[in-house]
Amino acid sequence: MSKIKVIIAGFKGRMGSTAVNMVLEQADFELVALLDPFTTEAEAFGAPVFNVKEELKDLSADVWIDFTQPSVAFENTKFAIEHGFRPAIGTTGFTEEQIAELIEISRLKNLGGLIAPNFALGAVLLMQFSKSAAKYFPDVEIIELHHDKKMDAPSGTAVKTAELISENRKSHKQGAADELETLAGARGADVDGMRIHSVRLPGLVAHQEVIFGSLGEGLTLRHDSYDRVSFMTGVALAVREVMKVNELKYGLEHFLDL
Ligand SMILES: NC(=O)C1=CN([C@@H]2O[C@H](COP(=O)(O)OP(=O)(O)OC[C@H]3O[C@@H](n4cnc5c(N)ncnc54)[C@H](OP(=O)(O)O)[C@@H]3O)[C@@H](O)[C@H]2O)C=CC1
Ligand SMILES: O=C(O)C1=N[C@H](C(=O)O)C[C@H](O)C1
Repeated sequence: MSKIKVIIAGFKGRMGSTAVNMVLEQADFELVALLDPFTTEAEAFGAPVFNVKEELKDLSADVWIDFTQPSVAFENTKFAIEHGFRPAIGTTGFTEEQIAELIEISRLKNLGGLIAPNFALGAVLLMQFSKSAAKYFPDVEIIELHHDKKMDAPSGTAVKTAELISENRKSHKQGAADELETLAGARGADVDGMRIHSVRLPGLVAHQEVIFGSLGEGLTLRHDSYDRVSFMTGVALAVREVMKVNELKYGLEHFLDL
């Protein structure tokens, strides 16, 4: 059986470097190219290094893993699809409109792919459990906690969690009707009346609590990524699964039996 040929964009970053190790460990994957804007080496980990995505256009490869930054992820994903590389995108910060546009392009190209705001299986379960709980606990706040180098807020996971909760929760204002915020931002971001709070501190990796409150009871769901290897089971699964579908999916749950 031929190996799945993988490109990694952002290979020098915290996630990209962890993904390089994961790809090298899989017997059925082959690392065929690496992308980083400032690297001067021609080769790393046995694969050629490129500085701009356009240099990859004629490469023979199957999957484009992307852990770069929000400002470039949309153009990278579009480029990957247009050149026949199935995207497995971990980079966050996409707007709803961008995701819809990318799905449309993937359908036109008949090419599978995935944008997953979180590849940790526990985080995907947390999101699904939160969606279920919202049927009975419509008052909810999300607290996401990350390392202090994170560029986007709220996290992609918190946005996706809110989207899934919204499927089972009617939009409504939470808290006192005459609530007064005496310090701007104290109540966090407002998504259909539910609140998202973003914590950034050194020492953290990636964590999220979803807190539900009801009459005389509360329910707290929490997931912790203590190490970036926590995301790699999901990335490996995604690389294999994007080979079997014909359009871009949003969320790793599409490839799990939940
Ligand atoms: N889906 C998931 O499960 C997870 C997603 N993430 C997301 O992944 C992304 C990356 O996170 P993290 O690894 O911590 O960030 P880092 O800043 O550590 O890594 C990003 C890397 O991308 C490089 N880069 C920037 N622009 C380009 C470009 N145009 N082409 C190729 N490489 C580029 C950066 O280079 P330089 O520093 O030189 O600019 C840097 O090395 C974030 O959006 C984060 O939210 C993170 C963890 C899990
Ligand atoms: O930047 C990170 O670190 C992470 N980003 C993703 C997000 O924005 O949700 C996934 C995970 O939370 C780690």
